[in-house]
Amino acid sequence: MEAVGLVKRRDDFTLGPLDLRVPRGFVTGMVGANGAGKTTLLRTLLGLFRADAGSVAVPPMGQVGVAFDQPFVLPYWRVRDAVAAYAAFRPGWDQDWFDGLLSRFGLRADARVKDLSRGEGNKLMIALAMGNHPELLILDEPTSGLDPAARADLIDLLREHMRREEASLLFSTHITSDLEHFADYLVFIDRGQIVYSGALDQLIEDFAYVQGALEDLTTQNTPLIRGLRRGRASFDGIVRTADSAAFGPGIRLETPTIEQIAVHHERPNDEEH
Ligand SMILES: Nc1ncnc2c1ncn2[C@@H]1O[C@H](COP(=O)(O)OP(=O)(O)OP(=O)(O)O)[C@@H](O)[C@H]1O
Repeated sequence: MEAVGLVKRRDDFTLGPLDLRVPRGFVTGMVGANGAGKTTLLRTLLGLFRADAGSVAVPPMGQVGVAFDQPFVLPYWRVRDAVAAYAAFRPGWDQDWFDGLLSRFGLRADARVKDLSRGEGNKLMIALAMGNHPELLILDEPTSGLDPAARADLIDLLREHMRREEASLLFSTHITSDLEHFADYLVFIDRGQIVYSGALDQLIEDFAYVQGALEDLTTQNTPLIRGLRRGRASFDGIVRTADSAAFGPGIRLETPTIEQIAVHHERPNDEEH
């Protein structure tokens, strides 16, 4: 899937202009603060929102499985009715595989959609999205509302899905640990703009998490720290690996987690204390 020069305006909010490429056969994770534009981007890529500018190339819609956090099935339907209605429009629907997903997710076919918990509703949407082995799976916050065991099981399931064929996955998440050891590429959105798009390993190599004592901060190294937070005696933040040499031996530089990069990237430097 590829977007070029994409723009979507929603009242005061503008997404883009942005370019995005979702590589075939890989897992691409999307992160960004609340309101950064992740859902808007996913919906615009799918043509559910009309773009104000730019173009998008997507696989044929029958080959794209989509799950958003708002269930689109009617609340008073039973799960099995929702499935029957949905499957009719999905070329290559695999009922045995889908039934296996329902039982793996602990969902009953005779349950009413309105009686499902938020996590169960999410699982139903994901099972529907995966029911015809789509080439491209697009999931908006698939792990939100899932308990830790269910989250781990969903990631395992998505791994299995990815091992098959040339499947591709694009998903947004606030749970950055979902991405570690799972996503190949990362798209980082900040206020409607893509601020990083590339290999996850590269991002982690490009940045370091820095921690030290306040007296180690100098006028030279302070401007290099992003999301600087000063405590009573210590500070932390992230820096570009290329700038590591500016920090003395008393300062600890560590491989960052995605959470640390996201948190410090979005936080303005704390210059007050
Ligand atoms: N119906 C709407 N009309 C106008 N603006 C909207 C509408 N829905 C959302 N927005 C605005 O669009 C911006 C992006 O919202 P979006 O839902 O894409 O963010 P998000 O990154 O998915 O956030 P979250 O992580 O909270 O789900 C927000 O600033 C929001 O206020």
